[in-house]
Amino acid sequence: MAFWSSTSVFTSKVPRKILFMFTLSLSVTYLFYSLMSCYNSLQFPLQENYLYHGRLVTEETTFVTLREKLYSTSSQGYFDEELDERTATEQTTIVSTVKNNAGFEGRTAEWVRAQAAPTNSITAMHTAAMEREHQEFSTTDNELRRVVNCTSDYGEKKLPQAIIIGVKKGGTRALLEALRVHPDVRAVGNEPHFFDRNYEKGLDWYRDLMPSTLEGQITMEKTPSYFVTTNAPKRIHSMAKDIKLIIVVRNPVTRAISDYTQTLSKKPEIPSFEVLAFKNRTLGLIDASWSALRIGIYALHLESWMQYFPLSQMHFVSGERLIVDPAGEMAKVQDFLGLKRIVTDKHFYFNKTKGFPCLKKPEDSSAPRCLGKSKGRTHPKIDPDVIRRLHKFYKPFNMMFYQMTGQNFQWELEEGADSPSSRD
Ligand SMILES: Nc1ncnc2c1ncn2[C@@H]1O[C@H](COP(=O)(O)OS(=O)(=O)O)[C@@H](OP(=O)(O)O)[C@H]1O
Repeated sequence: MAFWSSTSVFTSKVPRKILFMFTLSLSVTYLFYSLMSCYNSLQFPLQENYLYHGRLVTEETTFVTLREKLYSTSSQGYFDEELDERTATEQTTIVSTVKNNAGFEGRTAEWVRAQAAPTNSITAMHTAAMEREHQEFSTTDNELRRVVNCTSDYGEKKLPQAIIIGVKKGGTRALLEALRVHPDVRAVGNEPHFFDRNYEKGLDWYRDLMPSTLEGQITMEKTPSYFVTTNAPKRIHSMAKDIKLIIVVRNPVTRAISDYTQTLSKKPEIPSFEVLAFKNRTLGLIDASWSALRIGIYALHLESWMQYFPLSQMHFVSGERLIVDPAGEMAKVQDFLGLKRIVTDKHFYFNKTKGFPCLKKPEDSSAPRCLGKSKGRTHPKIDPDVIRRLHKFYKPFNMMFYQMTGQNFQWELEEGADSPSSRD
């Protein structure tokens, strides 16, 4: 009663107009907060519903945005470049490859066989270093699952229809990241190493690593060590005869130095490139059994693939052109994969600090991004005489490779030039 009576005293004393304004402002404030809380509680479910039902939306732009959102979480860890840096466990030996290559340049093969003779202590030391590196940078099941678990459940997991099989240090990461910008490409970020290290785990394990795809999307992966793995062609063929294979190749001399630079960054105590490259430097005997050099004998490795796959199922990307003209190389790759040419020069810009082309808008981000610091490393300066000898060593193999692929990569023109390998 007292309250009501005091209220009536209050109302009688305060002008009606002010009271009205006061009540109105209170109502407006109340209305505003009600709407805000309602909006906040609706906002998340609205987006969820939108994403969920989004597949029915036909507008191209909306669908692309939607797909980006759907998969935006699936790429965590992709740029953890350290996970990608692992040494190939090439099971190939030159001798066994040469044995299988009945018709292939007997003379040069013999020569390589002679080069690939017994290991000396340096090679053994190097092998041990490589082995350690292998262990440190192997993708563990947990790492792979961490990436895959982030993958959305939309669509269906499929075995890859296209694989980037090589070559190590060729530019495989740059290619995969550019391809992943394409809305019809979905790729696993880490290297699964299924056909070389994890084959016994079975195809279901492999499929489970893949991201889910919607109809019309291509599933891809990249593991550069497949190119030099003896069993890989047969194993991949038994999985899918019609698979498309992409090989990024680079001047084998520069590739070898890049490979060495990577090992050196982990194991600064390893001998110099010049020491590892020779069995006997005075005699000029090159150690072709050193994996950094062996990987670059592309013609020998390609032979094994050609026993299982026609050339029409293989596409060779020039690692050099991928740097100077990424859009040009991407156009050819998209054609090969039967994709619309969506990744074009609009997607790249040249980053002066990095010294490489970078993506304006990578798959999992709207911000421009370059590859990590382990891509595009500064190479140590190598004795020009050693570089010259290596060019000479690779020349016949390169010629053979050009013949086999029907493409001239013009690595001989780089001979004597100030190749990127000598930048410092
Ligand atoms: N856009 C862009 N950004 C950075 N780096 C680029 C790019 N395009 C090609 N490259 C070259 O890729 C080389 C690394 O090759 P890979 O990705 O195949 O290496 S790995 O085998 O996966 O470790 C890497 O070799 P290094 O320069 O020796 O580090 C680069 O020369």
